[in-house]
Amino acid sequence: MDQLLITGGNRLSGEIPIAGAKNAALPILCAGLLTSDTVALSNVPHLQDVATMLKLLGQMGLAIERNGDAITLDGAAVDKLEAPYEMVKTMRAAILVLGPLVARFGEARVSLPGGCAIGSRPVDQHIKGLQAMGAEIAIEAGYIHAKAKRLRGTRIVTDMITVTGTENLLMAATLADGETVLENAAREPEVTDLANLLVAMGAKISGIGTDRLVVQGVERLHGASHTVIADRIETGTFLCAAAAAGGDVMLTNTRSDILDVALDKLREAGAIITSGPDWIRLQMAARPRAVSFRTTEYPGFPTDMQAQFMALNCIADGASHVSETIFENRFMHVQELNRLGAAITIDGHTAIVQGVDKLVGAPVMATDLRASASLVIAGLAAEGQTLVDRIYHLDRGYDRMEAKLCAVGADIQRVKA
Ligand SMILES: CC(=O)N[C@H]1[C@@H](OP(=O)(O)OP(=O)(O)OC[C@H]2O[C@@H](n3ccc(=O)[nH]c3=O)[C@H](O)[C@@H]2O)O[C@H](CO)[C@@H](O)[C@@H]1O
Ligand SMILES: C=C(OP(=O)(O)O)C(=O)O
Repeated sequence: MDQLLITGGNRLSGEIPIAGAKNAALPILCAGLLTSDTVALSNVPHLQDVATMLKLLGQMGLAIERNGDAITLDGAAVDKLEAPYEMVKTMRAAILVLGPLVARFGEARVSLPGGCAIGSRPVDQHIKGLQAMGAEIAIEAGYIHAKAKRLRGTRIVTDMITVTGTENLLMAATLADGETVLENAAREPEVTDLANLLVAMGAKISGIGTDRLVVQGVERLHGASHTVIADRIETGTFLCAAAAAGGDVMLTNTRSDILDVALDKLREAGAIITSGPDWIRLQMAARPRAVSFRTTEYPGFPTDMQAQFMALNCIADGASHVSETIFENRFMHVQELNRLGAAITIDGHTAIVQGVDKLVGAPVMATDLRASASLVIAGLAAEGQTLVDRIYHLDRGYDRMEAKLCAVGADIQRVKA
């Protein structure tokens, strides 16, 4: 099993190219199931989750051609309408095949994802929405069986804002009979990116970017070309790394307008941030100041950046309060950060971080994707060596993170356990 051996203390300086967004690429790949034509994608990141999704879609009969960051999908021969447990357990986003399969083929058999390290993460809203559209759904032996001759448009109000729930129902609604209104829809940029591809495929969607999506179902969707949006979480992660380690980095092929709150927090922490249409530069010369925040849905502070900012707060001047409102158990990194000398206590959904003068390297274990990223950031700022175990979590969502960091001066080696 791969591990990362980080020797801390180096400042970061130079350019880091940002990849396409994992959380946009995954639903967008599933949209390939909605048509028998060709969907041509560019800026698709090289991630373990993307490889898992391509394997699953390939098993279903989707023809896939990959050439670097470009992927072409052809849905003419899709005939296996199933996502088995072996796939879904390694990548929850596999649930995103449910909506497209029922909408185009009238049937799907998808394993229930179950819980994961950050929370119980049910998919009841995906099911509730499809049922409201007329699908008959049975849960048997851990699988969701969904059937519908043709989905029909209706008004759906989800109990809470759900990102993949909105994406699943949006994809389903494109081929439904009549009008579907999705109230309380997620406004994440990745939902917007998916919606833009669907429109390019012939879907009729209004309200894109708002919490009320209105879809007029069409008989069929056609092929289209699309470039996946930049990964705002990868962007934010590297900005936190440079803010924690100190330095001057230029992130390219990214956008600042989808990361406003996180950029404001970095400024509050003392970073100088400038940006252009496709780049963000961060300069950090002093010890960071502690910043408090509360995670919320977009455009609020992203839960997927909580752990990385927590790492920054560990070495900051002052104390901070970090409240997690999206997932009930997203503090698994706290005990590991404390192993490096951080002073964090947890009170319910809030972590109280007392900044310390320095962290000292130690062996630590990654528990989920962003927890892994926070341990890398802490390791870069720590004195001595930090060995991060179980980095398969990291590889799910970052494309060669250690290579990108080494290119700007970090000392990180990928080693075998
Ligand atoms: C592949 C992808 O895009 N993953 C992102 C997506 O996950 P994901 O789409 O799984 O997260 P959701 O937005 O659905 O979850 C938000 C909250 O709603 C709850 N919930 C959700 C659906 C449901 O049917 N029932 C229910 O109770 C969840 O348990 C959670 O507490 O959004 C999360 C919140 O921004 C991000 O952290 C993930 O990186
Ligand atoms: C929680 C995340 O992803 P997923 O929903 O795929 O588990 C994430 O990207 O931080």
